[in-house]
Amino acid sequence: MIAIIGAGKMGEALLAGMLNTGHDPADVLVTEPRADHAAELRARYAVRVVPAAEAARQASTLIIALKPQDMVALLDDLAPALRPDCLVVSVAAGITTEVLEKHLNPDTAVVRAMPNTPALVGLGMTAVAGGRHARDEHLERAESLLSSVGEVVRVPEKYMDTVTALSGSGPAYFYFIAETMIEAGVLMGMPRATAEKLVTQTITGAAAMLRDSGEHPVVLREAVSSPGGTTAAAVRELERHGVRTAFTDAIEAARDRSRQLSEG
Ligand SMILES: NC(=O)C1=CN([C@@H]2O[C@H](COP(=O)(O)OP(=O)(O)OC[C@H]3O[C@@H](n4cnc5c(N)ncnc54)[C@H](OP(=O)(O)O)[C@@H]3O)[C@@H](O)[C@H]2O)C=CC1
Ligand SMILES: O=C(O)[C@@H]1CCC=N1
Repeated sequence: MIAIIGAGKMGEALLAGMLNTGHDPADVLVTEPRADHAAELRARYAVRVVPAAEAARQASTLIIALKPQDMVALLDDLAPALRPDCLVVSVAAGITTEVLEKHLNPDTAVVRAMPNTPALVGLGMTAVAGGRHARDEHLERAESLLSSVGEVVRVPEKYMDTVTALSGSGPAYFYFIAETMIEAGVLMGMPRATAEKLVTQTITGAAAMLRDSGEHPVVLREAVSSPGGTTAAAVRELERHGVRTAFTDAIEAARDRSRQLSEG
């Protein structure tokens, strides 16, 4: 039995992605304290919504998707009810396996995972790192579960804050670019629906080429930049405004915020 505690944006994306890719709703328990959202989850996914202690008693794999700030209180509550063989998978940004282990029973196998919301459409990217008691079989169980909603990589835990900054928060950066490009089209007088269509398909096509061509992004960008043309003029403006530095600083800020979250 798999249980998901916290069906907010990320927990629900994982739930929906897992069910879309063939998990049986009868094998999934969800914990959601808000009655209206619990009713929505039952209606939308045909899953059982149960209290956290009940989920802990039944689950062999427990996925926790609460805000980092709420994690410690929940772990303290859950620990007495957990099955001894339960694997705990936390997707909370910044919360280290050391903190997870400290608030669970001695010897509990924990895996720290950082997924992203494209899990909802089966195109997620998740990195996982095991705690002190996570054996290969535990990491494989977590990887197998999360690979149902996209790609999974195993990384040393020291990279998890950078993972969070790159792929965890990453979808938001692309939505930010999309939003900015759409507004630019509207500013220039284009109907909003046309601008949305052009930008959405361009991002989708560019992403597919980056994934499928095996080429470095610089090579792909050079192929778009005709000599003396429009793209070179645009990229010069991006460089003049320090967009590269802004992105690097933004990603560093996300990494640093992830580190801070483990400090409570
Ligand atoms: N959003 C993202 O793209 C990603 C998020 N994450 C991580 O996922 C976690 C959740 O983030 P996100 O989904 O964005 O946040 P949300 O606020 O959308 O989700 C948190 C959920 O937890 C529920 N909750 C709070 N307390 C309890 C409890 N005691 N028992 C059960 N459920 C509870 C909340 O319910 P209610 O609303 O009723 O309070 C809410 O549905 C965070 O730790 C974040 O770092 C990781 C990767 C990507
Ligand atoms: O913004 C956040 O803190 C979470 C973690 C990664 C994506 N969303």
